[in-house]
Amino acid sequence: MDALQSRRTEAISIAVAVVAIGAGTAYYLYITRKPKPKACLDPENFKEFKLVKRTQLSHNVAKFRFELPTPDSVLGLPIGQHMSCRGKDSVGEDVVKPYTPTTLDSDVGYFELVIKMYPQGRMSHHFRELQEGDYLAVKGPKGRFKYQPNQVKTFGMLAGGTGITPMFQVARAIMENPKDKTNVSLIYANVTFEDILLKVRLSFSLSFSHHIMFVSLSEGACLVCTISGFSFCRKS
Ligand SMILES: Cc1cc2nc3c(=O)[nH]c(=O)nc-3n(C[C@H](O)[C@H](O)[C@H](O)COP(=O)(O)OP(=O)(O)OC[C@H]3O[C@@H](n4cnc5c(N)ncnc54)[C@H](O)[C@@H]3O)c2cc1C
Repeated sequence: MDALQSRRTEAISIAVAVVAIGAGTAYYLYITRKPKPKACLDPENFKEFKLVKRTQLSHNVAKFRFELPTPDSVLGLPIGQHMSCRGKDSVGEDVVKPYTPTTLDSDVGYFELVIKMYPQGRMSHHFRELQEGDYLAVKGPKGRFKYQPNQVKTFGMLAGGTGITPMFQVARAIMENPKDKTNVSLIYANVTFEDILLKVRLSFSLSFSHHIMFVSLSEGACLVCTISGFSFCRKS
């Protein structure tokens, strides 16, 4: 009788322990599992984002920071893709142009565009007029290419002027992912040294890792930037 009682007690103890461990595990998973932030972009419809900061980087280049709907929202733009921005030109007509943010989905609550404004440019006019507190209409993602980590061994990138922003987006994603072993080699052409967009961020992220950057200047010189530092050479 005692043996039967003791076996029953043992069985109940085991059942209680199993239930406790199961409940504990479920609770742990519940509190540690972060819900995936919702992407803000809509590929079918333009959505409005508020400009919260405008920083002039040179006489014709500015950085625009736009707020996302909540502080923990992400834009939801796959690496390698871009988006369409809509604005008004100098005669009030709608204009839509593609742009690539310099931020990634690791930048939560906002996204940034670095824009070069051309004197006669239609969308340039819109960005020139855009003030903090104004809204920009954006639609996306757009584009066929989607970057996957370790997709290739080495990326050979060739860019000129504002064409740097799609390269910067991919290069930044590679640098920020320790599991991504892709090498990056960038040749970036500009009219003058001052025209080089994102030069500080590019040189820091590319030169202090195993990646190499070459900046060529059409003024007759080029800047070669490697892990061992910078050096100038003559254009040949
Ligand atoms: C995938 C993609 C991503 C892009 N990302 C960015 C970005 O992040 N930042 C950015 O500033 N731009 C970017 N651009 C370029 C952008 O889409 C526009 O072409 C640019 O802003 C000029 O548009 P606009 O309407 O002001 O000029 P437009 O009205 O089209 O052009 C007016 C005149 O300005 C001059 N011009 C226009 N564009 C250029 C140019 N690129 N180089 C030299 N002269 C030019 C030409 O003389 C032209 O006749 C990107 C383009 C693509 C395809």
